[in-house]
Amino acid sequence: MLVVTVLLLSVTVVPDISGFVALAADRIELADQVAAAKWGTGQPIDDPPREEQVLASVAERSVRLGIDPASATAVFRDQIEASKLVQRALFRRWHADPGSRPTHRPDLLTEVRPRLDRITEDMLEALKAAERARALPSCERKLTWAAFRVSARRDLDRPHRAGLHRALGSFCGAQLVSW
Ligand SMILES: O=C(O)C(=O)C[C@]1(C(=O)O)C=C[C@@H](O)C=C1
Repeated sequence: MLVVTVLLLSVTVVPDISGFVALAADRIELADQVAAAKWGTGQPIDDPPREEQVLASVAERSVRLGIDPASATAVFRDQIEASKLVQRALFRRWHADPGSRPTHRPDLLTEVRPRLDRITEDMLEALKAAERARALPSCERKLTWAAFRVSARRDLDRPHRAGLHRALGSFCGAQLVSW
């Protein structure tokens, strides 16, 4: 019975929703590289001018793609807050446990932000593809299931699961059920 239920649930996961969730998880995992780039440099986790730049570019691209810029901007505010949540958790971990600290410092400007920018482009395409699914009453259930599956498949730890949860907060325009 459980197997049948799981199979049925997996076929009802709209690919557009799971595609977006996979990209949100990619962004969450990339927060490790963002944090490693900043760790030990004195550069703060919060960078308000960069946030404004990301959101302005999202608004502009949304108009070009024909998706609602206000809704897309809200979704990306969530991505940024989620990234900061994970970065703060990692900084706390690295402070407490020197053995867990990163051994390599990637370059934020030339390595990490270009990767974030590529994910942003893909996420906007995924948002467009998911436009209809986002408006359906089934959105939250499918989103929750897709998030649960990606967390399990990638074996995300607590801070990254919390980050993913935060990242999906306004995808359906309502609160996501905890999993
Ligand atoms: O680019 C950075 O410095 C990041 O930390 C990433 C990011 C984002 O998620 O886009 C998150 C927090 C900062 O305030 C700015 C941007």
